[in-house]
Amino acid sequence: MGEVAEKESVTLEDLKKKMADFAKERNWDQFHSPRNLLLALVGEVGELSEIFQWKGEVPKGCPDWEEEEKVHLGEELSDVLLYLVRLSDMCGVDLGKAALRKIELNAIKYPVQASKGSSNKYNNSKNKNKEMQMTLTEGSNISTTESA
Ligand SMILES: Nc1ccn([C@H]2C[C@H](O)[C@@H](COP(=O)(O)OP(=O)(O)OP(=O)(O)O)O2)c(=O)n1
Repeated sequence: MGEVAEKESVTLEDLKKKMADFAKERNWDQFHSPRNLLLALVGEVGELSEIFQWKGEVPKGCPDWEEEEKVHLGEELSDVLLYLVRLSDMCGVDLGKAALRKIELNAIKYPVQASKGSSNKYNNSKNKNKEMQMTLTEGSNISTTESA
């Protein structure tokens, strides 16, 4: 186990560095192209889906699952995360920053007063009056206009 695995909290930056070291030590940078990583990521999403396949609805917390199954779930979730982190790195995207910005955008698209208790898509006709038309300007500036 490396020092990161023993830390209480792990950052995306830690995972990015770990994956970079892992690939470099094995001379695998040559295989970690954006397209290869995307395909690997999708494959792992498939493996994650297999765990849930045919189970029907699963209660939050997966209370009835065997410990072994939970460990397996953690492994597949990790594979997805690790390939996503590596893909972002190989595409020159700061995933943490991009995700924080996306959360801001989501909050603009789904204002609390219009969305509370409703899972309707933001452009659903029921929400038309409150629909936010978003204009993304260069960089991280976000401007919004509300339609009549
Ligand atoms: N070229 C590769 C191959 C593997 N990995 C890393 C990232 C994933 O976390 C994990 C994936 O390994 P496997 O392809 O062996 O897939 P699984 O761990 O899911 O094993 P299996 O396919 O036997 O279920 O290893 C990687 O970074 N680059």
